[in-house]
Parts: sequence; structure tokens; C-alpha cells
Amino acid sequence: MRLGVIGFGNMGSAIAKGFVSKKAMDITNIGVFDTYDKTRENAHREGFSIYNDEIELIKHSDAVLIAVKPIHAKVLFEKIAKDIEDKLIVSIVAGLESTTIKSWIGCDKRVLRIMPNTPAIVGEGVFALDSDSNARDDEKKTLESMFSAIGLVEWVEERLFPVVTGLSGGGPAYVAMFIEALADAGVLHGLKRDVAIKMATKTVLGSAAQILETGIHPAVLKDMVCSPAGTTIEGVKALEDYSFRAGVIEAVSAATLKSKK
Ligand SMILES: NC(=O)C1=CN([C@@H]2O[C@H](COP(=O)(O)OP(=O)(O)OC[C@H]3O[C@@H](n4cnc5c(N)ncnc54)[C@H](OP(=O)(O)O)[C@@H]3O)[C@@H](O)[C@H]2O)C=CC1
Ligand SMILES: O=C(O)[C@@H]1CCC=N1
Repeated sequence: MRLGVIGFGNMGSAIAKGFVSKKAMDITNIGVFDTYDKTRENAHREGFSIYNDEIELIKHSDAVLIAVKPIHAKVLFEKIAKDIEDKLIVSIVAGLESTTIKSWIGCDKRVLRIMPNTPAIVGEGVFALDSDSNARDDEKKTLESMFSAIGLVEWVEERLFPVVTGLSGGGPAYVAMFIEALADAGVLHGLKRDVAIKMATKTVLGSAAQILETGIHPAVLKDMVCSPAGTTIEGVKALEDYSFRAGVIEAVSAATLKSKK
């Protein structure tokens, strides 16, 4: 499959670079168009095929990944509508429903929505693929296999895309904030910044790996760490006092609501 990427910012480039580094795609099969000259130059230097407009890119692609900000989507879709022909549109635009996209490009077009996240760049992404999509079976199979090479793939009904956007789509931001806060606490009590960041990051990575690899429930892992009258339960009590879990649930809910809007 030749993939054309329109919008080579944080997310479009993370996916394309992930595909290349995990050998899910040959770099020669990935074309890029971005309105920002510097971005196109950087992509060219990295070895991607660069196009100077959307239409040329689409001509040389089997599937087109739309990775521009939601605010730029309508103008872009209306501009490319007549040139899409039988190409598959893969949209990662948050909050933009397939029916809206089809109202701009034609209801006969094939659209597959995907909600990715940034760890795609290191092959550790999470990707919700729309199980209601009208993409062909062979296209679904190919994309599932490509995205599986750079992370976890889950087929999810489109009605659940808002919550996926709030949970895994935005999740790296919340996790990064948690890591930063852990490190700040380490620095507060005397650790060097670089050491504190490394220890905080590996603690998050290791705990996640333990949950994934052993299948242990997160609550059981928490209980294993809390010795009776020990140190950790004091920390857990402080997190409860500061409504840590309610705060996280509220964060995902707020993002979900915004995605629906
Ligand atoms: N960032 C994330 O973690 C995630 C993002 N998404 C979705 O991915 C999409 C992209 O987000 P993100 O990568 O963060 O955004 P960025 O702003 O980093 O990247 C978008 C890029 O597209 C360029 N662009 C704007 N209009 C056009 C156009 N008409 N044709 C070609 N290029 C254009 C922008 O240029 P310029 O800057 O000059 O406007 C920019 O370089 C969004 O819709 C977002 O909802 C989904 C999941 C996670
Ligand atoms: O914040 C956003 O709107 C995008 C969608 C999910 C992650 N980033």
C-alpha cells in the first residue's frame, strides 16, 4: 500500500516514522504533503517522498492519511474531494465523524477513522480503528497489520471514538504530567533532575509492563506495594485526599465531552 500523509506534524509524522522504524512500510511508499515549507524540507531530509500539493500526493497514493488539525479539515476535504476517486481516506482528526467527512467528499467514498496516540513513533502506540468503516476488507486487513507493527490495535464502534480520544488519544499528556510530577517530588527531596526523570519514567514503564505481562489487576498491584502501616499506604492516602483518581476520571471525561462537541 502506498500511503500519502497530509499534515506531517506531531501525529502524522509519528505514525509515518513509526512505520519506517518498525519496518511496517518502506519509506519509498510513504508520500508527504504539509503546508509548512520547513516541515516538508525536514521530511525530505529524512527520506520521505515530498509532494508540493495534495492532488499530486493523492494521485501517487492508495490510501491518504488526513493528519491536519480539526480546524483545517473542512477546507482540506472540500479541496481534495474531486481528486479522491477510489482512494481510501484514513482520518485521525479528533471529533470529526465519518458522516461529516462524507458530506464534504461524497457518501460513496471509503473512509476509515483511526484514533492514534504519539507513542506510535516508538512502536508503542494505541490505535482505535472504526469497526463501522466502509473500507474494503483487504484495506482493513492491511491497515490492521501495519498499525499492529507500531502498537495495540482495537476495532471500536465509531460511537465510542469520543472516549477513546479522551483516554488513549490524549493519555500520553496525562502520563507525561504524572511522570513530571513524580520527578518534581524527587527533586524537591534532593534527587538530581535527570536521575529523578529517569527513575519516574522507568517506574511508569515497569508498572505498565508488569500489568500487561502478568495480567495482574491494577488494584492488586497497588495492594502488593502497600505494606501494612508502611510507607506507600501513606502516599496512597495522600493521593486519595487530593482526589487523584477522581481527577483522572474527570480529565478523560472532559476530553471525551470536548471530542463529542
Ligand atoms: N497530537 C496528538 O497527540 C494527536 C493528534 N490527533 C489528531 O491528529 C491531527 C493532527 O494533530 P497534530 O499532529 O498534533 O497537529 P500538528 O499541528 O502538529 O500537525 C498538523 C500539520 O498539518 C499542517 N497543515 C495544516 N493544514 C494543512 C493542509 N491543508 N495540508 C497539509 N498540511 C496542513 C500544519 O501546518 P501549520 O502548522 O503551518 O498549520 C502542521 O504541520 C489532529 O486532527 C488531531 O486531532 C489524534 C490523536 C493524537
Ligand atoms: O488534543 C487533541 O485534540 C488531540 C486529540 C487526541 C490527542 N490530541
